[in-house]
Amino acid sequence: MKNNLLQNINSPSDLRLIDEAQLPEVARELRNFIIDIIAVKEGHLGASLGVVELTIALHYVFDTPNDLLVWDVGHQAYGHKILTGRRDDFHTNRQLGGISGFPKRDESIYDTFGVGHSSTSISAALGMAIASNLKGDFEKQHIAVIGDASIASGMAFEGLNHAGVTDANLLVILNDNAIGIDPSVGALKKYLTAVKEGKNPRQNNMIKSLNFDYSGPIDGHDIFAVIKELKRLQKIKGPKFLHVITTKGKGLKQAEEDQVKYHAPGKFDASTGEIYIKAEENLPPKYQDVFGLTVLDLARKNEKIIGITPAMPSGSSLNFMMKEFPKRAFDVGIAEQHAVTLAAGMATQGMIVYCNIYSTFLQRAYDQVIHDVALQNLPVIFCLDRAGLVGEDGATHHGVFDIAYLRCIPNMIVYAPRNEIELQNILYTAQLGLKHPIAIRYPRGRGVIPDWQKNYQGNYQAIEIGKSDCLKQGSKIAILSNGTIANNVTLAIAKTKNPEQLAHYDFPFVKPLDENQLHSIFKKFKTIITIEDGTVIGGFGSAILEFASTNHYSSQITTLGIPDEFIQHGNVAELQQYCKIDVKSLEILFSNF
Ligand SMILES: Cc1ncc(C[n+]2csc(CCOP(=O)(O)OP(=O)(O)O)c2C)c(N)n1
Ligand SMILES: CC(=O)[C@@H](O)[C@H](O)COP(=O)(O)O
Ligand SMILES: [Mg+2]
Repeated sequence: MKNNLLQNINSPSDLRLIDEAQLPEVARELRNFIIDIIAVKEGHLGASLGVVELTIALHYVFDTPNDLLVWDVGHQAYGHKILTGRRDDFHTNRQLGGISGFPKRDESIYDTFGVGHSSTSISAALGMAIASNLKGDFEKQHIAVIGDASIASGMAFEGLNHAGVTDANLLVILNDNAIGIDPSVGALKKYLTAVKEGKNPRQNNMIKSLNFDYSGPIDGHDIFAVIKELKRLQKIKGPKFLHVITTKGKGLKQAEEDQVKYHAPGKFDASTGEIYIKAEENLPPKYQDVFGLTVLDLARKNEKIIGITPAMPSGSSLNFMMKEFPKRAFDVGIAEQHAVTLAAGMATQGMIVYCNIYSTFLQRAYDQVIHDVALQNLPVIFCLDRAGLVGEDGATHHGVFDIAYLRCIPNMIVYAPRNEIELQNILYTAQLGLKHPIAIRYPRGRGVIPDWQKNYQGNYQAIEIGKSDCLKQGSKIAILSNGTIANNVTLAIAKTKNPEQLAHYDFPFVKPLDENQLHSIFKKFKTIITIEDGTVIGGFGSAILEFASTNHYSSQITTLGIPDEFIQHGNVAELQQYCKIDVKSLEILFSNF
């Protein structure tokens, strides 16, 4: 019968009542439950399918939530959510008002640590383990589950390095499926492959040399083997490391065969696994593809151009350049800090480096941006994809802080294109020889020009640094926008009753600001509205307020953007509405001034 066992599991204590021999059936039901819902509601599929047996085994053996289980990244935690009381809510996953796609402390006591960004689990679990020791609890277990791509990141190494000299009751489980979102890269991946294939002499085990009790590799889909090993490790004190081999997408043939596509496949047919192909004709391009195709084209003409991505070749579309110029385009793994300083090193040697990092992930390399790039005024070209509200990934992934955190850094140029043409033109301009580093921020998803490829691609025009544009003249109110949110402003103005009163200026440069334009705006308008797809505090609007204050202008300024709170998950339209920067809210605001 369908979900015969799963429907009675409302918490791990229910799971623990089930006879071990029946656990493969629980795994089958859990896997099908995930597939059925993700096929319709979308989400991260492959990673969760790969850890079904491991998830069941962990909750079966350990006394969760008293024992503390930390998932790294958390995109693989769907099974964990379903077994820990969220089965009936799982259909709301990643939707507005629904459960989060990642573990979240205020969602469940079983979510011991909020995640979304990778490689934090070892440090967090170690912190918990040390705290337990200090509180005199020497029995509690602390478990970090981390993937092979995430463990190659600097932060994970920092955690291992510390844990190895403690007596903390920590179990690190390496879920090794040899892939991140794209295939894993680097020397550590080669080492892990050698260990799996038995080619690495056991005495050379690098984890053992860090003072961990190492076991494995074991088959992570053999639930009885995993349970047996976890029970053994449960009795051992101190830092332990279990190497588990799994297959990403396990149980859905297509997901096993095309693991990159099925990381987050969108809607698909649950019975056949076929992804529903959306009709792509006449749609504007994705901004990531405008980046990928433009950089490729520029690289063909300029051999100094280099591309760098930390672990997001498909997501950033740097994979176009990686395919044609494998020696000049690098996936460095989940290593944002390294990516930035690597770019800086290359820039000292005259290379023109496009360092593409999702806005949210650049947060991790803030010191490198300041200390290694800006302080030395190296003209690295930061391409910040997924800037602004990203939608269903939610609070951990919105790229809303970058304007504020970059604008305050001396030497930085901060730019946000309004559309595809501006994006390709600034990418072109950047390789003409800038004297400063530049951050180019653009959003997730598609642009606004369906015939971009036919009519504009490759027709480059240099952009004057610091220049703004008047998109529309008006008599009473000046609206100043930064980036693609300009398109909402244009639509909203067209819908108001009083469009002739509304002037619209596009300020793609948050830094340097077009001060000449600002002086004439402030002299003409008593009412000014700024709008951006970033935090109101410290962002573009703040820059305009500072300008007004410094120059003693008294116009009334309203700043619109992301408010002073973490924005949850939902689709972008819903979240823009929540932040009152959607077309309808703007129309109402403009009409009421
Ligand atoms: C700091 C950071 N950089 C990049 C990402 C994007 N990202 C999410 S999952 C993932 C791959 C993780 O691979 P792995 O650790 O092997 O886990 P698996 O997907 O195989 O379960 C990446 C690069 C992230 N979440 N955090
Ligand atoms: C889990 C994670 O961090 C990534 O999978 C992220 O969800 C990718 O986002 P995009 O879908 O915007 O590439
Ligand atoms: Mg992996």
